[in-house]
Amino acid sequence: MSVTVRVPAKVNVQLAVGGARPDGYHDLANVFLAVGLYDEITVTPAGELRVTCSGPDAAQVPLDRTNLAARAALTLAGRRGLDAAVHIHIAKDIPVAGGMAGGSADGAGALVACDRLWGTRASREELLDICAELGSDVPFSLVGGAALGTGRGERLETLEVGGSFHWVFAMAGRGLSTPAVFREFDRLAEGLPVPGPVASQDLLDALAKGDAAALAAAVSNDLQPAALSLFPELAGTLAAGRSAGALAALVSGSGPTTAFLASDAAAAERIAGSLAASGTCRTARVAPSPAPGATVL
Ligand SMILES: C[C@@](CO)(OP(=O)(O)O)[C@H](O)COP(=O)(O)OP(=O)(O)OC[C@H]1O[C@@H](n2ccc(N)nc2=O)[C@H](O)[C@@H]1O
Ligand SMILES: Nc1ncnc2c1ncn2[C@@H]1O[C@H](COP(=O)(O)OP(=O)(O)O)[C@@H](O)[C@H]1O
Repeated sequence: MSVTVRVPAKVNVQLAVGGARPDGYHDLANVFLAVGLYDEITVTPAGELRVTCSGPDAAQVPLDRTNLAARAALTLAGRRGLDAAVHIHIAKDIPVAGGMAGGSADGAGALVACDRLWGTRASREELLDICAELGSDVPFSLVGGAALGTGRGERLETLEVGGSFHWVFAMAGRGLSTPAVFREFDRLAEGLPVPGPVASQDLLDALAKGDAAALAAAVSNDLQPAALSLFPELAGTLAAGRSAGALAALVSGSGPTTAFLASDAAAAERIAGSLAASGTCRTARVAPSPAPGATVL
């Protein structure tokens, strides 16, 4: 018997970053939107814990116990006194180290899959608690849709979304490390006042109305200058998407994936074609939003 769970990627339509905290994290106002690019995680009983991965970026995924999917299985098994003897297979379509929470998706997916396989019937609260232990982005991968994340991004408040938004994502030729981007944010902010992070009301209203033009006017990412500082070529990708007709162009989370908001599905296809032909990215993919969270198939 196997259990397969499908989990979406995310884009941060607002990422407001406060000053560094004593624990090394940053307080955020993090407006997550789940998008229709998915990893699928399959768990099957096995003699011992084993992780395999397929997909174009599979070679960059660690297959040892540092893999977030393995950590999720070990954490749930540890809480229940079980042996985490499962084969976890990750069919990976979310770019690795791309700022789209692919590892977090795999952690949330493996947790839900093991809970179903082992019949542990953890409550939603316990699942969210384990997710927060695994990483700041993991709770959102579980819930999907749209949510405001506060604290280090793990405390979620569900947001209303009044329509579909059409996105194009340009994948870069290499990844960026999330801690390195936060460190660069701190370096760039040195000596300057860093205001407390606050969600934009205009942005929340645009999401609730399903108004793409209003959303485009309100998107922001405080990590973007840091990502561009570490990966200057991304400026060329952003410019290529804007000149192809994107309503908004921004770095997704800590990057280096860049995100482009389109007026409709046909415009998204055109922008993806222009970006792919521009030579400024590895590939370009379209994805609708919002997308559902971790779902057992
Ligand atoms: C930036 C964001 C935006 O959604 O996503 P990505 O771009 O990585 O996908 C997240 O905040 C990433 O969340 P996640 O990838 O789960 O990070 P974690 O494992 O919790 O933390 C990794 C490291 O990032 C830094 N970090 C993370 C979250 C936060 N609020 N403040 C931080 O300073 C810390 O250096 C931490 O040690
Ligand atoms: N299941 C996983 N899939 C991808 N990366 C993982 C996974 N588990 C751990 N990692 C590690 O997490 C790092 C960040 O990966 P990822 O979650 O894809 O990016 P991001 O944090 O930018 O959204 C990777 O470089 C890799 O070393």
